[in-house]
Amino acid sequence: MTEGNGHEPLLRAEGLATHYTTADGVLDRLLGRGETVRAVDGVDLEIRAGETVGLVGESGCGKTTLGRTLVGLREPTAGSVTYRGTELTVCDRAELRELRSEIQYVFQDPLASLNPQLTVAESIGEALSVHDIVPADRRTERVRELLETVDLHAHHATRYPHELSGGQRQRVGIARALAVEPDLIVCDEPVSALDVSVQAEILNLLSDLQDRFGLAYLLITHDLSVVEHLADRVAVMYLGRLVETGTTAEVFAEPSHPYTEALLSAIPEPDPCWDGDRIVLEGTVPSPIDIPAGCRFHPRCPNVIPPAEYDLAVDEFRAVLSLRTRLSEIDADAGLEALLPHADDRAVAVDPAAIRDAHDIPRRLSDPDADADLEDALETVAAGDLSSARKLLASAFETPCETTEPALEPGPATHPIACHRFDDRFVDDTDTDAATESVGSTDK
Ligand SMILES: Nc1ncnc2c1ncn2[C@@H]1O[C@H](COP(=O)(O)OP(=O)(O)OP(=O)(O)O)[C@@H](O)[C@H]1O
Repeated sequence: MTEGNGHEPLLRAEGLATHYTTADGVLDRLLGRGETVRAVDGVDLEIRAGETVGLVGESGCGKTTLGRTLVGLREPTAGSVTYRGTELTVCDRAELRELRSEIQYVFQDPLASLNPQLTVAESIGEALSVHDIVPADRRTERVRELLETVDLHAHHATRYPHELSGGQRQRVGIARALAVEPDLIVCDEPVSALDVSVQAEILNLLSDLQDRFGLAYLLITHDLSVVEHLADRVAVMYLGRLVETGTTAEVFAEPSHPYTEALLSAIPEPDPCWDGDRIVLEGTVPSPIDIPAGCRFHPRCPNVIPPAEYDLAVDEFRAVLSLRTRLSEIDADAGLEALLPHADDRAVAVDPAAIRDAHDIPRRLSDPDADADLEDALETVAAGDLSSARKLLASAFETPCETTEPALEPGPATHPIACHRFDDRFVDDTDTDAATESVGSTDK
């Protein structure tokens, strides 16, 4: 995310990757057992002083892992994090401790993040003493000031977390973060565990604190409407990578990546001016253990690019690709009925027509050559030879989106996106115009 006003960023991540292993214990790890979970898988991101960057994406896209890696709570597998010009990944412990006080983390669930054995004053006081922020004899006074700063009263100082409401606990979490006078706070779903009635209060508090102390925020959320109101810039994350970045105004006015478009279309109370349809994505985010080749989003993308050799509408190709995905998922022993998702369909024979109907594939594709290739594959399926059918479909219906991974580059609306639809190596000019029109049609 390097667009903007040219100031040196407060924090910069380059090529950042954080992988987990599913190996259970040291022995498994030594023996190389277990699989690699590529939760964050090559992220470039900048956060400047005093700004709010909204990090959005569905559950499981890697937002929390990225946030925790940026503040040093997790060690990156690759890449670097630079804070005010100092690379955190090569700092020694003492330097890290110092720098960490400048970057704080506010957790989603304040009850889980506060020590239940400590009173509010002890929790905040602990943060003050760990980083030696104020002399011991001034701590009580400083705790009281911090409580006032987050709109709590002095009498809250003696309470334990379980004696507070969710909103009050989150205020304590914020006071703890503020105690060390940070420049940047990573707020990880700061209001999603709270009642709707208190969400706005906490968001307003965050906004006031930013004005007062010049704080920068990385605001992690799955809620686009929060980002629309609070963020200066947005980074959209999908399966470990950023797929679109830009100012909030740019991204909301001209979402260019089909994933962003789908997320924006799902905002519960869209702007009255919104004239786009709701885009419902198929399935959920795939496992970061088995990341799809090429564009990671292609198995769910409503605008996936059809093979150049056919003249297919995107909806037709989308349906064929979904059948391909379904075929690759079903177990050979599951029986062909597994291809017919609705129980009602299962009364009929599993023939090519029934498979087409069950997957919303037209009885005849608009391109006769494509239709003949599909029919061959469907007859092979109906004959029970799933392995050959998979191969036939994979070779006849390969999309450029599965062969090459798109880079995050300026798109049609000039802010960066990672999508082949605007790359003339993958689509001809007429397709690009059509793609741009289709994106523009959901603009607000
Ligand atoms: N400690 C861990 N070990 C193995 N896998 C993990 C671990 N923590 C997270 N993951 C996996 O990494 C991926 C990214 O998780 P992460 O929590 O960063 O995503 P997220 O976008 O923040 O999702 P959510 O909003 O649900 O928290 C997920 O598939 C998750 O299951």
